[in-house]
Amino acid sequence: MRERWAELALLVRTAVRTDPWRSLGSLLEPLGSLMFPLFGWFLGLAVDGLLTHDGTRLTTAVVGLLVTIALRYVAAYVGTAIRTGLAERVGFAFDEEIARLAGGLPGLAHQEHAGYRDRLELLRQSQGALGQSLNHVVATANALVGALGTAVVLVLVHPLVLLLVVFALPALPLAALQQRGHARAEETSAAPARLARHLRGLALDPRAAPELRVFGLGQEVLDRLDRAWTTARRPLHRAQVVAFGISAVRSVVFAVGFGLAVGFVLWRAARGQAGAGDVVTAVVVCQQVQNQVLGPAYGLAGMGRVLRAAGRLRWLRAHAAAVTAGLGDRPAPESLGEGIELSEVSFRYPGAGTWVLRDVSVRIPPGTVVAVVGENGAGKSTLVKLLTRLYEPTRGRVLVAGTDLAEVSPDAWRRRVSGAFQDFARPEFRAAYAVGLGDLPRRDDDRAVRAALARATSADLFGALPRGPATQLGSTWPDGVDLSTGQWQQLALGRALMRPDPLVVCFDEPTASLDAPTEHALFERYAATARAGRATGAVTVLVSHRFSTVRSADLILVVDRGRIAEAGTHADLMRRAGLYAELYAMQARSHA
Ligand SMILES: Nc1ncnc2c1ncn2[C@@H]1O[C@H](COP(=O)(O)OP(=O)(O)OP(=O)(O)O)[C@@H](O)[C@H]1O
Repeated sequence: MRERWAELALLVRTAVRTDPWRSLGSLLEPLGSLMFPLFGWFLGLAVDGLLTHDGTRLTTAVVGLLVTIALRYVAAYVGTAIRTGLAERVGFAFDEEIARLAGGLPGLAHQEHAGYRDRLELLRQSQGALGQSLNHVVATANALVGALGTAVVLVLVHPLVLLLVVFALPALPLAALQQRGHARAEETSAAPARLARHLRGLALDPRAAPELRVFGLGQEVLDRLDRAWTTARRPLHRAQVVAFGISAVRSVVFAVGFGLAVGFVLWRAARGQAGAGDVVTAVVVCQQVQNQVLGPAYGLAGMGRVLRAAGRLRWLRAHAAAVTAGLGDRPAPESLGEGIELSEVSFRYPGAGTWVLRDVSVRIPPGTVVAVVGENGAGKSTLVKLLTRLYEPTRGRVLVAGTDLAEVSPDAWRRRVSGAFQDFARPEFRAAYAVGLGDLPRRDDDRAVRAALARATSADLFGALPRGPATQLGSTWPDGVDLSTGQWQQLALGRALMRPDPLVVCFDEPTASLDAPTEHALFERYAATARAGRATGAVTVLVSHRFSTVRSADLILVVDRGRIAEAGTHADLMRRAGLYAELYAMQARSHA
């Protein structure tokens, strides 16, 4: 229960913070709800006034009726307009917070947890519900205020009529039952719904289209999509059927109570103990009992959904706080000093059982160009992810200039790291901006952008685009053009070379779309400037399967099933005649 109050407080606080005046204005609607029972009461008074020819009563009743009608409509229209505007603003505030929290988490480790993804998926789905949260809060307040007014009027007719409430009360636990069933169904269907969304994305993804066609996978994906949707919908459908049954029981029970209440007042009127006005008031107001006692139940059911969504937002807040809590806050070193040292580093992906890196210990002197080689799945990219701090080592330490990287703020470290990766982004902006993103403070600096592209040996890329650096990328935009994979890759390399003073620059096979001589030329040139010019002792890490590129590195690390099997220069490793020499010879033979 305390949780529910905390969730409600979160909604109200967010609304008041977002727009205090509209929040105040949204109280108009509950005030309007009070007019329902008052209307019934004045109607009864009017009937009595008519039958007894009592002019004062009749006049009071008519004025009362006019005032309640006017107030009800003014409160409803003005209040609704205020509330709708507020709900929209609150929705934006929640959407922004969710995007900021989810997007701002450092590293990628949290994304490996299926639980995180499922909850985030539910949160994403309930973003609309959070936006509408105010509607539910106000609707519940309306119903509660209306119910209170109704109770007062019923007591005025006869206190026993209030017993009608007893027939409406089962609505409360029944609504809670419906709510729980729906919540359970939502949780059960989260994983298959996520799978279905993934499959739908795959079916529509232009990048997957060639493989889907070549392998004839279209129908297979559609079949799986169909199965996933069916699995996701089944628990929700079942919950709906149960909810329908529960609603039917609720209505029948209330109908019995309604008949008894009105019958009781009629019986009293027949015996001269009540007036005709009481009968009219009872009929009108007893109908409202159905709305206004069931109203809070429905309101609470709706609130339950909203509060669950608010609960998920609280979870995301707590999760973000927990993820960032243990992270260091020291600034990144100015220069690499004695270089980078991996000390007995072992790593396994969150939730996975197998060690991907095991007891890796290696020292990388400052200013070094390091090449990482090894077979597919050996752990090369994982090594890069630890250096760029997309993940934290499971055991062991990464020391930069003698400082444990875990103590450095991830943001501060990332500002001094740059890289281009196998899976590079394809940001659909203007071409120059897509490169400038690599160093946000200089994103619009044309000279810096061109210099970065030149370092990526792609100085002529803009010349090949219809509007040069101003070309809009992405064919779905007006005047937008699509690029070849190689051109996207050139932009990614340009981005990687934007930062003026990185401490680590990682290239994780970002040149797979370039031919071997171009890749070789690119890294020769880049490595020469990296070695010559950097006062910071920056380290360049290059993952490549091409030995023609790798051989000129200062240090070659050969990764084999998660361990550093060999380390040294090309000459050292060839002399050693171990794994490197074997892989090198194999590649040389295949190119011969
Ligand atoms: N996000 C992940 N979650 C779980 N396991 C992963 C994840 N990413 C990689 N792995 C596993 O870690 C191992 C090492 O992967 P890694 O990408 O580091 O290899 P690699 O040497 O770079 O391979 P390649 O040359 O094919 O790119 C592989 O067995 C892979 O299946």
